[in-house]
Amino acid sequence: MTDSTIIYTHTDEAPALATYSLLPIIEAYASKAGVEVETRDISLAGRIIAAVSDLLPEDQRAADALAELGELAKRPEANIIKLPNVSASVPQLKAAIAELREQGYDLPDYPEDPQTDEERDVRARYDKVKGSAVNPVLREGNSDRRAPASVKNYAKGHPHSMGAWSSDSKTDVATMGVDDFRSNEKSVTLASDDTLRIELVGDDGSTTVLKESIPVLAGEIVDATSMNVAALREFLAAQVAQAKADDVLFSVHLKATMMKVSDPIIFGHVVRAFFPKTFAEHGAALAEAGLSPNDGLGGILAGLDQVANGADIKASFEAELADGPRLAMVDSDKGITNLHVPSDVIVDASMPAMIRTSGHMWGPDGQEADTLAVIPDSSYAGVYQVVIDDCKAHGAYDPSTMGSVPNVGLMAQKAEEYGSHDKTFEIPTTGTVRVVNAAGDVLLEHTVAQGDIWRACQTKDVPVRDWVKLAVNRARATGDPAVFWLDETRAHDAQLIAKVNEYLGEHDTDGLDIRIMSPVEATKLSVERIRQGLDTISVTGNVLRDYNTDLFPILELGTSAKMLSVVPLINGGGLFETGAGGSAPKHVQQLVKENYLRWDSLGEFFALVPSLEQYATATDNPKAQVLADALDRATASFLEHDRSPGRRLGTIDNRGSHFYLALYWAQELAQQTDDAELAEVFGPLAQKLSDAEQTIVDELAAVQGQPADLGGYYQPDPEKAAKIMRPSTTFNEALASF
Ligand SMILES: NC(=O)C1=CN([C@@H]2O[C@H](COP(=O)(O)OP(=O)(O)OC[C@H]3O[C@@H](n4cnc5c(N)ncnc54)[C@H](OP(=O)(O)O)[C@@H]3O)[C@@H](O)[C@H]2O)C=CC1
Ligand SMILES: O=C(O)CCC(=O)C(=O)O
Ligand SMILES: [Mg+2]
Repeated sequence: MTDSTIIYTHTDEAPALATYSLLPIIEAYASKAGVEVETRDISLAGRIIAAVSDLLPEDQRAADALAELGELAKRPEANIIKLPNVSASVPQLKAAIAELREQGYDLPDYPEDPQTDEERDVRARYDKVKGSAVNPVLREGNSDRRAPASVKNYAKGHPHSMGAWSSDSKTDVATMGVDDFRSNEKSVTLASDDTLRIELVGDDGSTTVLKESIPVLAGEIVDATSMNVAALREFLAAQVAQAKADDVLFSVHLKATMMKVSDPIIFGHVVRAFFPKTFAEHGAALAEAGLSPNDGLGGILAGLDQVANGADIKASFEAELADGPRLAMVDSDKGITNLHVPSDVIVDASMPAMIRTSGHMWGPDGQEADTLAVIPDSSYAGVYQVVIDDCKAHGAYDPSTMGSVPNVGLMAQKAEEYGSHDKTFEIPTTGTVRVVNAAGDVLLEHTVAQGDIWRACQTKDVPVRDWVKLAVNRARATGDPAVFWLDETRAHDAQLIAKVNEYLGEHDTDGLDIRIMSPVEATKLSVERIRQGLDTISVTGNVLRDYNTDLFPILELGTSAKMLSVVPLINGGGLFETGAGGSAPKHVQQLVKENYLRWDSLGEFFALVPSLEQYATATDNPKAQVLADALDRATASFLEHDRSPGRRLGTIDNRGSHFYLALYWAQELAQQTDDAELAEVFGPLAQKLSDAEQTIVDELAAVQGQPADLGGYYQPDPEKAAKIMRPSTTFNEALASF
């Protein structure tokens, strides 16, 4: 590997499968231009193995590729293509460990209730792999996510179907508004470098240090807040009753992956609230058996066989299911509910999918229905309520005319605590949590009760300054209004607004329309402009970056897969994310069932263009630039000819779409006149692929319809996966002989 090598990440689920087909094409083409591409395994399975590598036999060990890339991301030569990866919930982590053990890896079990030092060590290592453990490490820059013009135009010309909205829809969002993270937030900006400590002073006089030492820098914003669990429980019980009274589906939308400490706890409270009698009667037995509602109903039901009166408990769950409101379903055929797995329904993707489908989710009867979408914390729930109200008032959006809401998101250096959560605690005893500096001054404090969820959060100054610059640049490049989604009545946002105002002063903003509005007002403005076909840049903090880059693309383009998602790294170099969505587990199920992969790799294509451009500049290699330019034009042809995978058997899938990209890319390289050598090399390949088009498409289509055995879910057998993902002998031979 040289300094400039392009690193293509090997991740999980659908994008990992797509990589088996796409990467050989990229490698073959890149090699002709002297472009080096290497992979690094940052999949969940790979990270688990790396985390306990020293405990494994020699031949099973693996280096920590994520740590390596984390270091690389801080260097100006970084050129990383980052595909979506699983941010694992506890059930996923356990499943991945079990699978690896079955494959012969000598891994320790996930210690449920660690007792010895050894178990505590293993648990700590596994917990580091849990949740959003990859993105915050690599995201050493802020985020620029938008629909490329070609994609937006394609969507306008080929509008995806949108479920109609009616003004009498009963769909709504329910949120707390009081006693939650938003309303309890306190925030300070540090005047100088310092070291903070978090301590809990119990009403019984005890002092527990929750976090010993947090180094902070001058200009850093530190917040703390808490969720009052008694209020949460009351709220949840009321929503269950409300959904029943209104005869709508009950659904909860959290981010148990990214908010890996707080949200599984909240999820557990939702499960308890839906089954109050069962937990009152059998809660102790379930806890005794290690069956936690935080891991979802699915895990509890699966574990009841091992519980003494398991059959009674199961009957109790069933009775309350029948008695309560209809529960929204993840898979009604298989009986998987919204409460089965904490990572099945993730708010960023689940809310827009609901809004795209008439405000409906799937009910137990397999039919769509209105739903009460419960989003307990009120920080951002209002955004969805505005969109829902707008759809009720004006009907569904029209993808053929609607404007766009691109995003400039603050995320560098784990801004706003994205994914780290080493400062979130479930409070063990009633008292006061204090954030104290080195001099002993109390900077922030909250009165808390046992079971409350308290969290602190950091936002460094350098990322904020860079984010403001990025926003101004995007506003200048597009001429569109740029709106900072910040609420002056919220503690953290008020601190951020002061900085935004200060740093805007560093730029020429003459003639630009830059505003600061609360998330609710910003949403109102953005959707009003959307209906007029106008674009509005959303400049947001980290959580809204996540939410908005699914919400608007899913409404505008039908999916967030087609987004350009660039992270200009603060120290130079680039992280090129592929699309704005996740790893699409449903797509893997479809592949296993019928050997059809509907994953769209447009995000990968879009990421590769700027990555090659950066390589060209960094290595002074004009051939890499030719490759990039040709790929850019090939992607336009790809869209024009509608070569994205269809949803169903019989159309081309991910593999067919890769063939067409290879064809168009080779044709563009053959036709270009900037580099005669490349034109000569790619001419015959373009001819060969073009001549064999029908044969290759037929060979690819021939495998559809049969089950496919990947030899593993979290770690497929590489040979099996490659075979499944590259079933066209003609295409493989064309690439091999090239
Ligand atoms: N950057 C990252 O690393 C991210 C990782 N994740 C992780 O991804 C996993 C799944 O998350 P989930 O909330 O279900 O969100 P996903 O975005 O993975 O999936 C939701 C739906 O989006 C559609 N979709 C997403 N990407 C594509 C694509 N490239 N081509 C076609 N359709 C696509 C699919 O819709 P349809 O079924 O209609 O085809 C899919 O079912 C989780 O483990 C989560 O932690 C999530 C977000 C970002
Ligand atoms: O890191 C994660 O867990 C999810 C990331 C995500 O959803 C996003 O970046 O849009
Ligand atoms: Mg997201």
